[in-house]
Amino acid sequence: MKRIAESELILNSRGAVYHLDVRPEELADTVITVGDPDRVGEVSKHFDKLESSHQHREFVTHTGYIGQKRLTVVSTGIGTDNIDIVLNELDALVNIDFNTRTVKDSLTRLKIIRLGTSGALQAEVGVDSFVVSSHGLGLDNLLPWYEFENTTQEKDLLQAFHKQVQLKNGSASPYLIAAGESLSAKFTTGFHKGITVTCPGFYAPQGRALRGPLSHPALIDQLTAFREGSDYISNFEMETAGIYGLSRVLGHDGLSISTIVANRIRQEFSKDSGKAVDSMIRQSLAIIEKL
Ligand SMILES: O=P(O)(O)O[C@H]1O[C@H](CO)[C@@H](O)[C@H]1O
Ligand SMILES: O=c1cc[nH]c(=O)[nH]1
Repeated sequence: MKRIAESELILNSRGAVYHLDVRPEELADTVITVGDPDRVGEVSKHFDKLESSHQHREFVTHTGYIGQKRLTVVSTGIGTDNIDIVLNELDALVNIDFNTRTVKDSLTRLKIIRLGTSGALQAEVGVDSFVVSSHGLGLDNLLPWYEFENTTQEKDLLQAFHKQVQLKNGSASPYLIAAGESLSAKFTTGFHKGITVTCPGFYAPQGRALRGPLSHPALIDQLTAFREGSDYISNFEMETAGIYGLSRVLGHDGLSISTIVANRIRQEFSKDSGKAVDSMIRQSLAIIEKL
């Protein structure tokens, strides 16, 4: 079995993985990811018992229990460049033996569930509502750096996207990955379900013009109008497609749930996003603790 060198899998002085500063025994098999480091405590305050707590840079990790269910919650910060770091390090924690630096014979399939915030692209997906992402559609550039397989359904949906949404050459190489079906089936009542577009920025890549002129002024209209059978684009944010993509590459089950804080069609922003996010956390934890 090939030994992974010190420069490739970097461990710190306490034997913890480089960016997360977490050791294998400090991670649960069910992992909740959030963007905002302050949201980690907002999730773990619902734990019955907190077992460990670590922070390095923007990566805060709490592991504990709700009843018998062991859970980890980790912050990713903003963007899919951070998702590359977090997903690879979570995977290394369960699937690489840190003593021998070799891939384990028996691999662990993590459940990775994002609890994020997002902007809606449909008038009827209102602020303070929740969206479960049926697919992550990446306009960022992470997944093309990995080898991955698409299903026929994913290929057809991506082809429809290319036909309906005109992106200028060189701006993006869109990719599309479906949610883990077994996880997504548990989140139905009280959740919209639609395609989530993951963008490489918050302003121009999400059609926001403050002072910088937009190279794609029709982006929001085209994303909102997209239809392929019953599939439509409900929202956009900055992490989901990376999580779905790397979960596919590494053999984990990924799911992304978002609280809608902005509705870009109605041009509205939540009046109390903290309360709405807390409600998403409570509703989601009630399901996650039974997984
Ligand atoms: O609230 P989080 O989980 O960070 O998610 C959203 O908020 C950030 C932008 O404000 C991006 O990370 C976006 O994906
Ligand atoms: O509009 C929004 C709101 C939250 N997060 C985003 O990425 N975009």
